[in-house]
Amino acid sequence: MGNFRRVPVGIVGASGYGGVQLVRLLMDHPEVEVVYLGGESSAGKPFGELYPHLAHAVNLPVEEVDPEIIGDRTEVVFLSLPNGLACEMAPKLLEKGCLVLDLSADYRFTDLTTYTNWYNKQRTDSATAATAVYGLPELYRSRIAEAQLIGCPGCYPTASLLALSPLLKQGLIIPETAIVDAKSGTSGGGRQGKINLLLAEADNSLGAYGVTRHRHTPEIEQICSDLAGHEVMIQFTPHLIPMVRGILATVYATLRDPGLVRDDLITIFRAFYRNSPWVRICESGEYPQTKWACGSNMCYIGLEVDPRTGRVIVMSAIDNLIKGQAGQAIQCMNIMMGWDETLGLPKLGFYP
Ligand SMILES: NC(=O)C1=CN([C@@H]2O[C@H](COP(=O)(O)OP(=O)(O)OC[C@H]3O[C@@H](n4cnc5c(N)ncnc54)[C@H](OP(=O)(O)O)[C@@H]3O)[C@@H](O)[C@H]2O)C=CC1
Ligand SMILES: CC(=O)N[C@@H](CCC(=O)OP(=O)(O)O)C(=O)O
Repeated sequence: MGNFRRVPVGIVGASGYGGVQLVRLLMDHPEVEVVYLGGESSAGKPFGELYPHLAHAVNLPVEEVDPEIIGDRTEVVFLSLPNGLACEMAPKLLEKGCLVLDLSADYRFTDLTTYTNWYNKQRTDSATAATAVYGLPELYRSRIAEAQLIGCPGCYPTASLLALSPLLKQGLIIPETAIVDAKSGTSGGGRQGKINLLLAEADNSLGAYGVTRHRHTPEIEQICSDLAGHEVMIQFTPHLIPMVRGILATVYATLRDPGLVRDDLITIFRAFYRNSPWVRICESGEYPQTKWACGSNMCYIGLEVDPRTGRVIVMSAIDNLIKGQAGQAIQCMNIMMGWDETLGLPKLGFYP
């Protein structure tokens, strides 16, 4: 007793959806102390004014963002900002010795030309970007443990890749036949108002968007190519669904061996994720629902084989704001710090 010291952490973009999840979860994390919250339009306000239900637990102001000051006060920094801002701040924070977890797309790509083509931003930090590790612990746990900079995955890629990885890694499917059909709640679009996310627009409606050109396509393809050992193209179609939280990704692909049955694949998926506490494989024929995952860091996976078409169908459900964003970043921090991967993360969803 007496020597225990909590690690000082900062959250930049604390007023946004990802930021408030980080605040909520990190306030209860046994090893860290939240010492800095940053924002832009909210700077200067007490955090409890933005989120009154948290005022009794969070007695911090939102401050202006100055990497020099953040670097002096913290050891771990979460950047939960719109795309294109983290790459301006991370090099300075890393220089100051911080561990940096970026929730945007800035450090997800090994090839910055791909980033520039899809995100329309030129980069001057290629040396820094080359040190970043893709923060999907179920695939890159040992590399995350050694990293100083993490590019946390997007929400759709998290759900999609957890469904596809065992199939690609074991060579069970013809990669080019893979189709990802995914649905997201409106919180996936963030808190900074967009007309299509208003209740009056999104309610009673279900539609696809970004068909053939959503920016998560190259991210999913990058990791699929890594797993398959060659360049892979994936068909990805996202949909906006009238609910607030959650993503369901349904993946279809042709099996190389049409003799495989569902139980074979369940055994393979269970073995693949045997050391992954945040993935649960449904065993007795249930198909996962987003409400099972909402509020937790869990990804639920169910699967089926269609003997008529020779296709496997994998369903993957997550909470986009937790396993798809803030929870995954905390899971990565736990690994980087050598702590138990489950520390401070919710195992059980809100519902019912
Ligand atoms: N929502 C989701 O499901 C997921 C989102 N992501 C990614 O995570 C990141 C954050 O997303 P999300 O939480 O939804 O976003 P929000 O729109 O909800 O929040 C954005 C935050 O960024 C802050 N901000 C914006 N511009 C600046 C600036 N120039 N300087 C400092 N702070 C700034 C805002 O501060 P203020 O309010 O003070 O202006 C706000 O706190 C994004 O890159 C997103 O793509 C990743 C996975 C899932
Ligand atoms: C419903 C909705 O709008 N979803 C967002 C998901 C974006 C996201 O969170 O991903 P990044 O981290 O890569 O920005 C979208 O499709 O753009």
